[in-house]
Amino acid sequence: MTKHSVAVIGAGKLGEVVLSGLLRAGWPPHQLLATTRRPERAAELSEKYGIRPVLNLTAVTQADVLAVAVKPQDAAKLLEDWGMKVPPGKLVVSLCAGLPTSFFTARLPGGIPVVRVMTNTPAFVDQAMTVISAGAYATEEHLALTEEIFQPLGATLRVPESQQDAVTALSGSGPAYFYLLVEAMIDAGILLGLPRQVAHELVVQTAIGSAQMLRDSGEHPVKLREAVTSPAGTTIAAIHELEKHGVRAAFLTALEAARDRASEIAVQMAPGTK
Ligand SMILES: NC(=O)C1=CN([C@@H]2O[C@H](COP(=O)(O)OP(=O)(O)OC[C@H]3O[C@@H](n4cnc5c(N)ncnc54)[C@H](OP(=O)(O)O)[C@@H]3O)[C@@H](O)[C@H]2O)C=CC1
Ligand SMILES: O=C(O)[C@@H]1CCC=N1
Repeated sequence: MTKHSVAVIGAGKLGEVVLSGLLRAGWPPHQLLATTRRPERAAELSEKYGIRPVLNLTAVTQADVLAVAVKPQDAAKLLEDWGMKVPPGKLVVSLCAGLPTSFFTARLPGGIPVVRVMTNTPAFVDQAMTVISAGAYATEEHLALTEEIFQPLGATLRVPESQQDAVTALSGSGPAYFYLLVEAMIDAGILLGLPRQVAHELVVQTAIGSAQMLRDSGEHPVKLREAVTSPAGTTIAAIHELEKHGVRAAFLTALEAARDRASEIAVQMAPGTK
């Protein structure tokens, strides 16, 4: 087990996902710290996971890895409070969508390494997609340490930081698109007269089975879809409607919008640092 302690600074929805994953991976609770804004949130985390809620400055002093998981809009204020007090030897890991590592570097003492991470909520079931990029001063050692932290939560991948806004649009926000699809298919089941519970079970199991086939078969999705689509059959009748409604194009423009929103966050929060 690693000797490094990790503080999640801003342990909200995503921070909790990370903390719970590290605990499941066998990280000792005494090596995990969490900070929040509201004391009642800190108490909830402490009761649920037995981890130590601390003040931001205590986390910054005591932990080796500072994982920042506040909303991007809260990051500047947060760093104003303790950024320049980060002692040498710490690693700052940003989980914030949109914010470039330069946003952090500009608010930290010189030489503090920053790694940008985009993970996603399936970390709750150890199936996250975590994508890692080095910022200034981050060496192979820092990237490897970040991988060590996120590997138990699912898959990890390294990309250049310039790709992180696209990554955010694809895998960071990605679970929401799948949930929306599941929601819509369940509604369709209701429309077709199935009981809600039956529709729910059918769609969820179909989603799980399809995801597992995609991963385990290694086949291209087109090939898997073709195998379901019989000539003059039911599937092509549905696909015809989806294409008529521009679902494919809608995905392209939707993800472009998500990517653009990530870039916009950077401009709004960190003008001139992109
Ligand atoms: N949710 C997701 O699926 C994903 C989120 N992200 C990124 O993760 C980050 C967090 O998102 P999410 O978890 O959804 O947001 P939440 O609002 O759930 O969590 C943010 C947390 O930050 C805490 N906080 C804010 N200011 C401070 C402060 N000054 N000191 C200590 N704690 C503070 C809040 O505390 P309190 O609760 O007490 O107010 C809250 O718990 C964002 O930057 C987002 O872009 C990235 C990938 C996926
Ligand atoms: O919606 C958001 O901004 C965050 C980032 C990726 C997923 N959720």
